[in-house]
Amino acid sequence: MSDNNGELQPVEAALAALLDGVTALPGEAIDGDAAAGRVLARDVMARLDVPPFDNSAMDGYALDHREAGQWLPIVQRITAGTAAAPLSPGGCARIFTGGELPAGADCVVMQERVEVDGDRAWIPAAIPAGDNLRRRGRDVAVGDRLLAAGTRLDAAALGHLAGQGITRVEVRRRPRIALLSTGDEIVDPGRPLGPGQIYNSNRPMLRALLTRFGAEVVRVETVPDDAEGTRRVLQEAAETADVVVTTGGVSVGEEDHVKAALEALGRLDMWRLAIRPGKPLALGRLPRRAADAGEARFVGLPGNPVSCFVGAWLFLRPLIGALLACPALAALPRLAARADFETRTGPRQHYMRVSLDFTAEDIVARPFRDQNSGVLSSCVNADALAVIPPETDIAPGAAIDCLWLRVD
Ligand SMILES: Nc1nc2c(c(=O)[nH]1)N[C@H]1C(S)=C(S)[C@@H](COP(=O)(O)OP(=O)(O)OC[C@H]3O[C@@H](n4cnc5c(N)ncnc54)[C@H](O)[C@@H]3O)O[C@H]1N2
Ligand code: MOO
Repeated sequence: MSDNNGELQPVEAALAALLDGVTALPGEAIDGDAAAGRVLARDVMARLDVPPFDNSAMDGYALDHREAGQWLPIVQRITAGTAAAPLSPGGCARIFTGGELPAGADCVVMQERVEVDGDRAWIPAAIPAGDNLRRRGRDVAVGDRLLAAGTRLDAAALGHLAGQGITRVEVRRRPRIALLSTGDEIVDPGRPLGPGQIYNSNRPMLRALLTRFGAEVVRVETVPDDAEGTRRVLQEAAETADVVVTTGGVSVGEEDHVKAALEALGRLDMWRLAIRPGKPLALGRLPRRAADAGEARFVGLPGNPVSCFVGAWLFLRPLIGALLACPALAALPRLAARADFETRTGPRQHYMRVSLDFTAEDIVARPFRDQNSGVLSSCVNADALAVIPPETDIAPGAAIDCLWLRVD
């Protein structure tokens, strides 16, 4: 296949055009229980010390370390969840993990090191002050920034919120996506296939990716292969969606109506990128009908399933990241690997689907055997996209740059 058909735009310029002027979506208050995967709209400040009091890290005996090295009377028993009384001088307290350290004690000796005889305990000598304690505020102190705006709420962050007794959080509204499939040959799974038809594999794949990136698919539709129908569906989708995503119909065929519809209704910012797969990818904007209602962003993915997969990672994920003001979604983590293959690129930057072997010495990238943009097998369980710049020869063993796909 020839790429000799005019100037192709580099991926960086396309991404800059797509993100230009994107502002963060408004915040909304939701229950902490429902906040997994959502992105904080503002900083959360700590209102409690965690832990809220000095407590024991072990089951054992609490004492003043200066009293160590002798038999001490056991004068108190402190379980987790009860208040500790001040320690009588010269005594020690039986204490359990999480139990509040009594005033007058400054260390805990674990029970394995203590000999007990009735109501007294032998404490070994030379116990340092502070031993086996968890000091108040060690994890979080009142006034600390507990979690920063833009944090995606993972398991530990949800635990952190609950540790403060917080039940409501302000998160960004999820980006609303309209996912439109073009192509008369496309049939929804569950229906019989006619001659020349194929099932719609892009829709469930993209829906899963978009959900994983933190967006919400609010509309799915199959667009007929005609100019008028394409315009109507695109305009309707733009009224409710933040981002309108289409698949197929952006190339140069006579039945490819998406680009023309975009140009008629709004603005085409970029078309024809120096990437493989995904060359005919189209980026733009679709103004809403009402004068002050703003515009939806438009991402037209080529129909080939691998072009959709790669395009979603390269463009939809950062766009969603910008709408959520979430830095972790803005760029994929990169890692350096060693190619176990050879290849030569043309004018387009190649995004090869690879699995990665983490050996003791380095990371080895193994490409799926068939890198054609129609071969979706190449994406199943891909660990990374190996980025091979344009006009580059790669020999086995060469250092290559990979985009890591095993991210939230
Ligand atoms: N003369 C040229 N032909 C093509 C060029 C070119 O430069 N000159 N570019 C090729 C490249 S590269 C790509 S990528 C494709 C993209 O074309 P479209 O975006 O217009 O996509 P379609 O033609 O509608 O579909 C391409 C392919 O993908 C299948 N498809 C479409 N939708 C789905 C779906 N939802 N699920 C599964 N498969 C889907 C469709 O049946 C086609 O086989 O254009 C090349 N042609
Ligand atoms: O640009 Mo296309 O290589 O078939 O996705």
